[in-house]
Parts: sequence; C-alpha cells; structure tokens
Amino acid sequence: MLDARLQIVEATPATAAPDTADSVRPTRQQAEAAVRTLIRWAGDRPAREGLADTPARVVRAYEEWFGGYALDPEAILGRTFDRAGYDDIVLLRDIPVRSVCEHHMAPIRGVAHVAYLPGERVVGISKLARLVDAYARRLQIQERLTAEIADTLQQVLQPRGVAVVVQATHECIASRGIGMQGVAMVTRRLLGAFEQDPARREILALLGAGRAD
Ligand SMILES: Nc1nc2c(ncn2[C@@H]2O[C@H](COP(=O)(O)OP(=O)(O)OP(=O)(O)O)[C@@H](O)[C@H]2O)c(=O)[nH]1
Ligand SMILES: [Zn+2]
Repeated sequence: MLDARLQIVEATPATAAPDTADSVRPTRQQAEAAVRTLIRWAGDRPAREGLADTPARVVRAYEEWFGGYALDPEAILGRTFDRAGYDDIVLLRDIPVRSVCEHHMAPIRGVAHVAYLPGERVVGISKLARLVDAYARRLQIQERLTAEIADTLQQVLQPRGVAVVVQATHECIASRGIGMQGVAMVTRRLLGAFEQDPARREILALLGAGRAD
C-alpha cells in the first residue's frame, strides 16, 4: 500500500512545471498548494473545515522560520564601536538557537555561546544574537551553522580570536528514527588566539561545553 502511494508521488515530477527549477522562488499560491499536497500525504483532507486556512498559515510561518535567507549576516555586523580600552574576552552566552535540520526539516533547538577577543573595534552585543538568528533561520546542519557564525564574525570584525559553541537537540532524533530524547549535539569553532593555549584553555573553561580534555 505504502509502495503504491510512493510510486504515484514519484511519477508526478515528470509533469512538474518549469518554475520548480531549483533557483526559482515559487509564488505564495504555489507554496500553499505544496502544503495541501503534504496534508494529503499525511492522510488528511485539505478541504475539511479545520484545515482550510492551514496552507496560508504554514506559508506565513515559513516566512518566520526561514527568515534568515532574507538577512545579510555581514550587514548585521556593520556598525562597530571603539573598544574603549577594553581588551579581554567578550562573551554572549545562551543565545537561543531555533533552526531546522536540512535532512528532515525538523526543529533544532538549543543555545549558542559566541565569544571574541576584540581587535580595534567591538560590536553591539545584540548583533551577536542577530548573527546567530540569521544563520539559524535557514535549513541547516549544526556544523555549518557553527562555522558560519564564527567565520562571519572573524571576517567582518577581524578580532584577535573567535569562539562559537552550539549545543542543541534535534527533533529528528527525538521524535522519529532512533527516537531518543535528551540527546544533545555540541559543535564548536575556535579561531585566531582561541586556537592555542592559554586563550583556548580560558575560553573552554568559560564556556564549560565542548571541551576537548
Ligand atoms: N552531522 C549532522 N547530522 C545531522 C544533523 N541533523 C540531523 N542529522 C542526521 O542526518 C542523518 C541523515 O541520515 P540518513 O541516513 O540520510 O537519514 P535517515 O534514514 O532519516 O536516518 P535516521 O535518522 O538514522 O533514521 C541522520 O543521522 C540525522 O541524525 C546535523 O545538524 N548534523
Ligand atoms: Zn534531521
């Protein structure tokens, strides 16, 4: 039974319109039609009363969950300030991470800790949280999310060092597949001065997560 349904679904791409090309953004109407398809795939009827407005809601929700594509992470770090004589670690802890795994399109939830050792300039601390959010609200794997946050901060601000740790749970592990709750994934990227002791040891002690030793 399941195989028969799969065959039907797989047969349709032959009739797909050219506007399904990879780089072309569908219209809102097309996106809503795709949601109706998924509702039918789930086994329900998009026309029933309770689901009538669901495709429009889901499409609006996607604009929030995937709002990161419309943001320019480098521009977020555009305004900087003189470091005012401060030259030690700046750390923003427990920045909420709300992302979506690119393998299952299931939620990734957790926190990011973002630290840097200032060069000449510092950045407004809210911008570190905005930077995390701009990359999180895309289809991601945690490794890329971590690397993108660190690399952008290093490239734009050019501090003496950058450290990013992300700790998150993946709904695709918790509610399907292996079905294990409470499993956390920890990723980190240490750049510049944080690549070597003593700065490496200090930042890992401060972060208390993702330690190598
Ligand atoms: N490295 C990495 N893997 C991830 C991330 N999010 C989800 N995954 C994993 O991506 C993998 C995809 O593996 P596949 O074998 O192609 O997919 P699957 O059959 O659904 O795998 P299972 O989840 O084991 O049932 C799974 O092992 C997921 O746990 C992530 O951020 N980073
Ligand atoms: Zn997944």
